[in-house]
Amino acid sequence: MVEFRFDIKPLFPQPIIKVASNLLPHTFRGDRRQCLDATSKMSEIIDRLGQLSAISQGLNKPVTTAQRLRMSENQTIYLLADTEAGPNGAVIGLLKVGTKDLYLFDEKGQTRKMEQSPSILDFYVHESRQRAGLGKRLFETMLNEEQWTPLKCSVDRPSEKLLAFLSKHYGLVRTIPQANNFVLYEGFFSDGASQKGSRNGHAESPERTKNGLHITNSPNTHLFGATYLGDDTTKQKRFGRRGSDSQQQQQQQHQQQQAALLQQITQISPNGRYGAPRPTCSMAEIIHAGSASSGKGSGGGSAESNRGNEIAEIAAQLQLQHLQTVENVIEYELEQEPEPEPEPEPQPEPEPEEVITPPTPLPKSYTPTPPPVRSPEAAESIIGDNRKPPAFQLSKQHTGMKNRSFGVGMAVMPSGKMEFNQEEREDFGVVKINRPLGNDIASPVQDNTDAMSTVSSTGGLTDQGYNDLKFYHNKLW
Ligand SMILES: CC(=O)SCCNC(=O)CCNC(=O)[C@H](O)C(C)(C)COP(=O)(O)OP(=O)(O)OC[C@H]1O[C@@H](n2cnc3c(N)ncnc32)[C@H](O)[C@@H]1OP(=O)(O)O
Repeated sequence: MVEFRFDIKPLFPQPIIKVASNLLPHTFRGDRRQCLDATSKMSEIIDRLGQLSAISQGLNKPVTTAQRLRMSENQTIYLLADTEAGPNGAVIGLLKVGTKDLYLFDEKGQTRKMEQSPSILDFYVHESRQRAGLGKRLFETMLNEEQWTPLKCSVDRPSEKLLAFLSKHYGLVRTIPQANNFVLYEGFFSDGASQKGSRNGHAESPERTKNGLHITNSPNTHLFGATYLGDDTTKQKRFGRRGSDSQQQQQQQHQQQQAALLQQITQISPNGRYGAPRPTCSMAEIIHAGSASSGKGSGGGSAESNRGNEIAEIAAQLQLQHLQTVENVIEYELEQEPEPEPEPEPQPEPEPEEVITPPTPLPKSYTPTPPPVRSPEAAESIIGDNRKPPAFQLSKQHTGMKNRSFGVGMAVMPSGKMEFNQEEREDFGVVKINRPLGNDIASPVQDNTDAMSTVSSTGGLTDQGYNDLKFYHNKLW
């Protein structure tokens, strides 16, 4: 049983009360202050019961909250209490119902738009009181109040327990398969739906256009396109001239119209039982930039919009997979392909005595492109003994393999007067060049400069070339 810190009895003058969007019991009478107090307590009750219901059904988010009820226009919550339990009484059951505009398949598989169709949205009896007839009592009260019949109710993703409940108490067994998560039973579309189903609910005949196209904003339309139902005259014509050119033309015309009409289909934002609790796909959210989020958190919902959301998620996942594949291919190619020879670039001011020989291809050891990934051992061979190799395996993020720039590599082309040296540690990335010869440090071991700036002046070229120096010095590489 669900007990509260406050006395629930004033809120429950009778065991079952009805609460609408004003968050007050339908029996409530009081002044403004009492009204605020009652609203706050009722919110707490609804939130607690909604949470327990979600836990009981294995949902990661409650379908029923006070906030949702407050925002809804056509939802009602029935609450069952045991005012005798404990000092403050206890609330033991919740049933949320509402009317929804749904696109549903009938027994023949045709889509029907059901406006203001009665729906069972959330149903919960506390575990300690289940299978004692309380659920039936709550349900019956609701049917009476709403003037609904069980057969005309759609049920939003019913649990096994609820299916058993409906089977046992109302003989509802044979369902009509749907593309969404609502369950309906055979007889749902039978005559008199508008009278017997609900005060408001009524079945509409499938929408037709002049051309016999059955097109709705429905799940099967989203999935399979508009259905051509045809009309009698069209059928006669079609069967009379089977295989003729005019028939083909007619079909083409229909296809064009179908495509044009499909473009007019609008998506409704996702909400409802399936819209709310499901974990979101981050890619879908990024791609749709919040357009899908508009419906989140609202209590109502239509199933076809959820279908649209699922399709969007699948598309997003495919897109993500595609991007990953492309990235892998690029990575693979970078690793596999031989180092491209750099385009020779003119030296800005060549030294007279210096012999620069572009466009002759450069020796491999001078290739300004760093190796893709450097192992700590390789790094150790370049730096002195007192240097620590990078503590981690360098990834392309550090080596900048994706941003290779050959032109810049030429700037560190060795020449007779060019060397890299650094006597003391300077700011990261600062490299002194053209230091007069003979001023070099005797041993790299004595040098405390940053890792790669210690290449000795005696050539300084490791088998890795100067490139190592370059890209270790500048993180941007
Ligand atoms: C749209 C939705 O809300 S879907 C979610 C439905 N809610 C849940 O699954 C939450 C957990 N379940 C419950 O809260 C309750 O079991 C309810 C609301 C479904 C039914 O309330 P109860 O007070 O148990 O119903 P009541 O006592 O009137 O009827 C009992 C019948 O319900 C069905 N039922 C109830 N509990 C169970 C159960 N644990 N396992 C199988 N069937 C069950 C059975 O048909 C049972 O008849 P039986 O005992 O002869 O087998």
